[in-house]
Amino acid sequence: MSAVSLQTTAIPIVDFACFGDGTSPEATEIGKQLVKACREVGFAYFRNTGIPQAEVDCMFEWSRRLFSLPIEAKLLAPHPTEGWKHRGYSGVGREQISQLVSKFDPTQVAAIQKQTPDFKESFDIGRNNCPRVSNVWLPEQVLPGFRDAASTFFNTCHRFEIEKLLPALSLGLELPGGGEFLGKYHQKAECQLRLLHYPAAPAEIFARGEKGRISAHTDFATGTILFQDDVGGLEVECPRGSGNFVAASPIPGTAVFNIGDFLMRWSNDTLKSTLHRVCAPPNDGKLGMVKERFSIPYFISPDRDLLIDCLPGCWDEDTPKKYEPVTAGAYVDMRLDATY
Ligand SMILES: O=C(O)CCC(=O)C(=O)O
Ligand SMILES: [Fe+2]
Repeated sequence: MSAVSLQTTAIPIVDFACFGDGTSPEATEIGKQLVKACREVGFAYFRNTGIPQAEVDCMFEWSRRLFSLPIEAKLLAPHPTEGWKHRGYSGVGREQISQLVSKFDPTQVAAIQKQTPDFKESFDIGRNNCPRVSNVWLPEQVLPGFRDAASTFFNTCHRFEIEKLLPALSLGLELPGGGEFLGKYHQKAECQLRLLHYPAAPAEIFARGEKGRISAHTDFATGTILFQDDVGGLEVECPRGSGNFVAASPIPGTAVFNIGDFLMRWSNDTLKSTLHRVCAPPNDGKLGMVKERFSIPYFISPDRDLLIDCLPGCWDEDTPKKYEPVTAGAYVDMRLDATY
């Protein structure tokens, strides 16, 4: 494992303050900055998204309350056994995200899942009234108000995705239709909001490699917006392919964004899906215990049934299409089944 540099400057900051309704030259400029970050690093910090900080803080507070419940209460909303139905509560060690080198074949997945378990618990939420997969909620009296708060936060993230993020990416990539191109493929909010809790633990079990927080992986779909608390531990491979990881340290008032494998494929590998991992935060070892950490990723997925071919402008005679068209559903299911 290479040394981790503490610099955060390798990950650019994109400021959405002047994005407005996406029609101004400033909005196009923001899109260009975003696409540059996604081509070069695959990660960016976002500032001034318009997502109220109070709403983010409130969601962290709900997360804290949820994970403090006794395990019997949390298990009243169990994650279904099917790997692709990402809803409800998963206990420590249940999921193992792995970066699989070649194909997603079951033998390889099983072998990797036997390795160091990810030391975390999670609660997954999707849009309400989804005909394909329903939310798995706790009985309302166990944590009154949680459903409403989580559903509202899901909708807030989706609004930012549709009104700013996807228009900015579309503008930056100069896709046909101005800022509207990518949004048309994300109308159904097939996304996933995940509350994550990494419990406190003795530093030595991390040092001995018995446990990890999240091992190095890439995300599957279009991209991820991640809210993190102030503990730290998220690291991003930079430069890509170097094996060197830099800390994506918490910057107050920002969210971290990264491109997923599906958008990398869709863009003919123009935008980069970059390895990242969560380690024990720096400096904590001295105290004997690694602090608990909370984070909230919002995973953006395209509408499942649309056939997706290489994005316009990402291929030509000199740079042919590398991949066959595929539906987002088929691609994402294959990846989700491999992690659970
Ligand atoms: O908790 C974090 O900071 C990162 C989580 C992550 O990478 C994931 O859930 O895919
Ligand atoms: Fe991730």
